[in-house]
Amino acid sequence: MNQSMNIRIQSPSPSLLLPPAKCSSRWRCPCIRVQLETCASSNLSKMSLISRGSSAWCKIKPMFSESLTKMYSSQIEVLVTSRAQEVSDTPAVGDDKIGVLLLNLGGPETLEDVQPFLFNLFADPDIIRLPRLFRFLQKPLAKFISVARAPKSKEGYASIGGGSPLRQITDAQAEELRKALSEKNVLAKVYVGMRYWHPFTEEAIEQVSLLWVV
Ligand SMILES: C=CC1=C(C)c2cc3[nH]c(cc4nc(cc5[nH]c(cc1n2)c(C)c5CCC(=O)O)C(CCC(=O)O)=C4C)c(C)c3C=C
Ligand SMILES: [Fe+2]
Repeated sequence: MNQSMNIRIQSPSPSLLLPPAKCSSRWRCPCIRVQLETCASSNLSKMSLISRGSSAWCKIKPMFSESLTKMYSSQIEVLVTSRAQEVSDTPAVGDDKIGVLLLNLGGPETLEDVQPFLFNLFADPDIIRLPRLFRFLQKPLAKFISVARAPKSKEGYASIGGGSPLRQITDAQAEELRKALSEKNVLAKVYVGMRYWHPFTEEAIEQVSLLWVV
């Protein structure tokens, strides 16, 4: 079932936070069903959550496509490194709602997560690319490798405390970013989305979209 929802991300000073948009551009992520639009006229960035319920996780290249990376990194960079500019006492964003999404890959949090995590990893054609003719083998192969490798991987994770530290580290980064923004009078909510394990990018996008639900 398709769900359609429009989220408008508006920067406090659009010319500051968004890259100069020479012409309207549109970028669509095939996996998380997100569409980002920049409009030259209004300098607004629009993000649309086009549908939900996808089980196939996205290709890393489109996920970090040049346009998206530029769009997000320039927003974050300018906010965090705006030392050269005068920092005003008044909230920089007024009533606007700002959501920042940090993307990472994810890792198994418990030993039970190891095999399904490995399945997600190897089911991604950006990790194991089969010739087109053999694409139908992607999931069976992922299942086979993940089951075969899981015992050895579990030993490794057991030796570092029973799971990957990636989520904790990324959550800590998110909190530090939120604080850094808040010190600059930018009240933003910072979310974390992972490609291969919880919280999946799609879940995070749904969380971000709740910011706009009144
Ligand atoms: C042939 C095996 C593997 C290939 C190829 C591979 C490529 C690859 N992996 C990542 C990202 C991650 N891998 C992680 C864990 C992990 N990866 C493999 C194997 C291959 N990865 C295994 C067996 C494991 C489990 C741990 C282990 O047993 O060593 C993780 C999780 C890290 C964590 O913090 O837990 C990530 C992330 C990429 C991006 C990639 C190719 C581009
Ligand atoms: Fe790996």
